Amino acid sequence: MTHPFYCLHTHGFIRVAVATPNVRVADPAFNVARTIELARQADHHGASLTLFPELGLSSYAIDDLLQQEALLNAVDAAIVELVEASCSIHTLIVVGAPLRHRGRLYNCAVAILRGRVLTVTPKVYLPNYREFYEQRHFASGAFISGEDIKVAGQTAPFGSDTLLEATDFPGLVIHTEICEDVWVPIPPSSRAALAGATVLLNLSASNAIVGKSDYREMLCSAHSARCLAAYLYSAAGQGESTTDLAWDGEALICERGEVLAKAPRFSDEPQLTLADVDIGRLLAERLRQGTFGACADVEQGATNYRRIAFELAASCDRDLGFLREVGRFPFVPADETRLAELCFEAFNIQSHGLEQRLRATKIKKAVIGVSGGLDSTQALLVAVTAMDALGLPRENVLGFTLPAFATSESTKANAWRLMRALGVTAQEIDVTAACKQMLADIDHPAARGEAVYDTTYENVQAGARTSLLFRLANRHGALVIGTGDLSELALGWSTYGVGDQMSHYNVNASVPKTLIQHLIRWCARDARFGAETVGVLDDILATEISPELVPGEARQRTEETVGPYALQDFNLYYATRYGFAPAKIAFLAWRAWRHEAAGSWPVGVGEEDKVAYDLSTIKHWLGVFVKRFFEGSQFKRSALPNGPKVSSGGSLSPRGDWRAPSDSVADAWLSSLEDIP
Ligand SMILES: Nc1ncnc2c1ncn2[C@@H]1O[C@H](COP(=O)(O)OP(=O)(O)OC[C@H]2O[C@@H]([n+]3cccc(C(=O)O)c3)[C@H](O)[C@@H]2O)[C@@H](O)[C@H]1O
Ligand SMILES: Nc1ncnc2c1ncn2[C@@H]1O[C@H](COP(=O)(O)OP(=O)(O)OP(=O)(O)O)[C@@H](O)[C@H]1O
Ligand SMILES: NC(=O)CC[C@H](N)C(=O)O
Repeated sequence: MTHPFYCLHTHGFIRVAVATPNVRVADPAFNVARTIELARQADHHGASLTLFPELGLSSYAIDDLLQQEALLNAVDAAIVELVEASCSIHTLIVVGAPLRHRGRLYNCAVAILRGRVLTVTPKVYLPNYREFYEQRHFASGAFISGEDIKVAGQTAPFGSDTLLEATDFPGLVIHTEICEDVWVPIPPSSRAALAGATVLLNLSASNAIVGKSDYREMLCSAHSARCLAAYLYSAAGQGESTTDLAWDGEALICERGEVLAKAPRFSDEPQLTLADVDIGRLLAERLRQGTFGACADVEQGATNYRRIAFELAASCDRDLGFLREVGRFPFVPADETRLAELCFEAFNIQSHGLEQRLRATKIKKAVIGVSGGLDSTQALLVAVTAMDALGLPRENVLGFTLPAFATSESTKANAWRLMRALGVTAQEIDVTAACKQMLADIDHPAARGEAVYDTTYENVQAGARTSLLFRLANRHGALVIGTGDLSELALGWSTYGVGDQMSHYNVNASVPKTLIQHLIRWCARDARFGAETVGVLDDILATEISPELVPGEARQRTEETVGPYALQDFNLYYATRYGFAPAKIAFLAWRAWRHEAAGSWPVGVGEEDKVAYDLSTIKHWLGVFVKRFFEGSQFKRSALPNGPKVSSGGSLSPRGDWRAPSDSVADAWLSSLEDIP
């Protein structure tokens, strides 16, 4: 028995399977044997539920054979066999079968769990166009509710009004529909989702024609997005009748607009497609997106569902692993093309935000403190772009390098090179004397030469710079462009008020540190900044992140204090975007970060940065994050300057995404950390 922390179920995930067996036409005995084989395999892989295709027991394309008594009796016998076999299988099995009821034939989904038939769901929308003739054989389940059906010697709820609800897994509510049901404007699963279904199943028999697979994928994934649900789709494959059609065995597992897994199409082998669905994330989304509930209110009463309870009994007595890719950088896609698209969008959002602010204020100049570090570099690139777009000279960007006690020659040199290469107005004002004066005025020991490099000492420098930048802005009729990034805002890593927390407009406020370096790299490839800029941008990217506030031999390393930005951005994303508890965030971080060689890294991440983090390191820095974010720094965010929202995971504006009290305590989050071994 492993520690519950390592088990996917602990964190609200369930494993699901979509099976695509090889069938034989009109041969229920053969088909049920293949179904049982695949259900056992799914069970072996720890799947809690396994979905099979439409009419899988009889096979789909059998036309008038559906009216043959021998065939229908053989289907009934196959279900008896399946129910018996299910007694030694854990997974919930959902299979397709033609079933007789009150003298009519229905195209059904039969849900079977450990010897019990839980529900039988009839198909609602029977296609009767082009290659489909279902109305010739089947009655629609549209108006069937509240009924029971006899199957395999049991009486089971029958109708399009049932939901399966797990008693022992919060939020796991399952709805079933059949193929064409999802092709109509209002699929039955839409209302089921509004009634609480989080896992929507579709048993399908969808013949292959060119281009159809893309359409199916779009349908299933968009439906899962709109319903804030998981959508599982299993289409008939190998062995179906090819009288006039061909079959590709498409299998899809989608979750909230993403395809988590899909089977190879046109396979000769039976396929089992597995994925771990995040029920917790779906619940979190529904909680957040109030319009989902509002839509449920509007549609209420449309269907009065019978909720059939079942016990999932999902156990973790063996290590099930985790079948879900978790990216290391939630703000930075590993895929090169997507990353380039994201950089294009993010950079344009930043520069258009500033452009509009300059246009609206009729202010034509911008003031920036240029340190030679990442954030001010990015802000400078954005400012130059905004000036270009407004048709104003780049000289209207007033860059100031403001050295003090610990400014290194190399960063200062980079600041100068950058400003020159970009053609902005560059100046240097040494703030050492002003800082010394203030330290003396406030009777700080450092003024007497003592090596006391405390927060006051640091903030005196940040304050001197900010004070100067604001007065320069007054003098030149300019806006002070803020540089502080999203990660710093989350960690409270800035000097409040008279410090780098304040500006007139902050272009970086919604850009996390892990993204800024990619944005700079992306800009380095853009010809508009000139060839000379490329070299200096490369040097800036290679410089270790430091506030350069404390003098001495050893360079101050920001990440030694606040933690690796890679981990803190990970924590920030899952804490704010989904509101996950620290234990779940740590589980995901551990899955993402524990092996440096596993998974893919975004292009541009240096070899020396391709590191792994073990669980105790992850837990330690998550503790730092929780303390800093939930307890120590909201007052800084509550007084944030304006700045454009950039990504879905990221704005901490008190007027937008993140409204929080400045007086909160972090104990609830800290106690969740205790669930981490
Ligand atoms: N809830 C609350 N509501 C209102 N005010 C509150 C407060 N909690 C503390 N305060 C006040 O705020 C003060 C603390 O805030 P603050 O003055 O900002 O100071 P503080 O957060 O203590 O220090 C700023 C830190 O950020 C680092 N920094 C500064 C600048 C740039 C960078 C960088 O690398 O980019 C890093 C710097 O090295 C230092 O460690 C407290 O002393 C207290 O007076
Ligand atoms: N030597 C400097 N000259 C000019 N401006 C500076 C200097 N040092 C800091 N600043 C200004 O203060 C901001 C905060 O600087 P700091 O070096 O503390 O950390 P940072 O947030 O990592 O920023 P950066 O990556 O731009 O250095 C900078 O973005 C810059 O605008
Ligand atoms: N079995 C079905 O309901 C098939 C109909 C569906 N529109 C398809 O083309 O795949």
